[in-house]
Amino acid sequence: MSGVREAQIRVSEIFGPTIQGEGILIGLPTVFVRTGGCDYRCSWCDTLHAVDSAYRDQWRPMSADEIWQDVARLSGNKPLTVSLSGGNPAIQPLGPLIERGHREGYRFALETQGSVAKDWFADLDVLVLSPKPPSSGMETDWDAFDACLAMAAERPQIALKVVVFDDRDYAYARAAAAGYPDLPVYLQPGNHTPPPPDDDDARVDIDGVMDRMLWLVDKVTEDRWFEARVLPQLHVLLWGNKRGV
Ligand SMILES: C[S@@+](CC[C@H](N)C(=O)[O-])C[C@H]1O[C@@H](n2cnc3c(N)ncnc32)[C@H](O)[C@@H]1O
Ligand SMILES: Nc1nc2[nH]cc(C(=O)O)c2c(=O)[nH]1
Ligand code: SF4
Ligand SMILES: [Mg+2]
Repeated sequence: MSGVREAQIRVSEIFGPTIQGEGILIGLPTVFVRTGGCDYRCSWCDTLHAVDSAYRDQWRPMSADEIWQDVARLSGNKPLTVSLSGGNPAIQPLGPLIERGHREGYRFALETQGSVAKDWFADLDVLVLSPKPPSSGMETDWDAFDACLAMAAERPQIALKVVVFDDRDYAYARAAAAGYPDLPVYLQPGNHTPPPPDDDDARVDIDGVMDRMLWLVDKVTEDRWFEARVLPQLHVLLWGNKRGV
């Protein structure tokens, strides 16, 4: 290492191995690195403990090297896919961590809403872009989203994942998918019972989420939207709103 101090990364939690519960990598064993802080504040965010600055005393500034030690220990030094999530991990300096892990044979997948583009997106193995539908209360900046795609260039595998709560969200997902016909699209039924940030054991209305999942399946089949993949949050089915799984 040179004497230059590496930029610190704000970390909310590091956990695993568990399985990736969502989208294109569903079912794949993974270690999560969840960063703290987000430029959005979705009405139904299920990870407010990594978003709300009231919880920033639980976030720890760590160097890429310190994070790497945790990932290596949790994975028993056996290479796997590391999932970078948050908060918005795109607002953190994650390039050196990705570089370090790649040297050891690990892969990296990033989940972001597509509001902030970074040049290190091109170093990822998988980029999951999850633009936020109307029910979130957020407005999508499609120029910023396009900048994320441009940064990723041809390198990582890219997927679109849209959370759907209602008909307006579904229409948004259809329009987003139509705008990016080359991206595989994943639809995820919204969890209307996300945990309050200090109660990660709060009950989930699984029946309600499953009803929304069935409604979504009906929508895509009735519309003959045969490119869409409809998937639940598998970790929520297995462990409810529990944190660190
Ligand atoms: C917590 S976010 C963190 C990464 C990034 N900020 C983002 O939103 O993509 C990870 C994923 O969880 C999804 N998500 C958050 N709250 C949810 C909820 N209540 N129901 C279903 N999915 C949710 C987000 O849309 C995103 O796809
Ligand atoms: N198992 C598991 N899968 C996930 N997929 C996305 C998650 C997230 O919170 O970003 C998540 C999570 O927290 N746990
Ligand atoms: S963008 Fe992601 S982390 Fe940020 S508030 Fe929305 S769902 Fe939560
Ligand atoms: Mg989550």
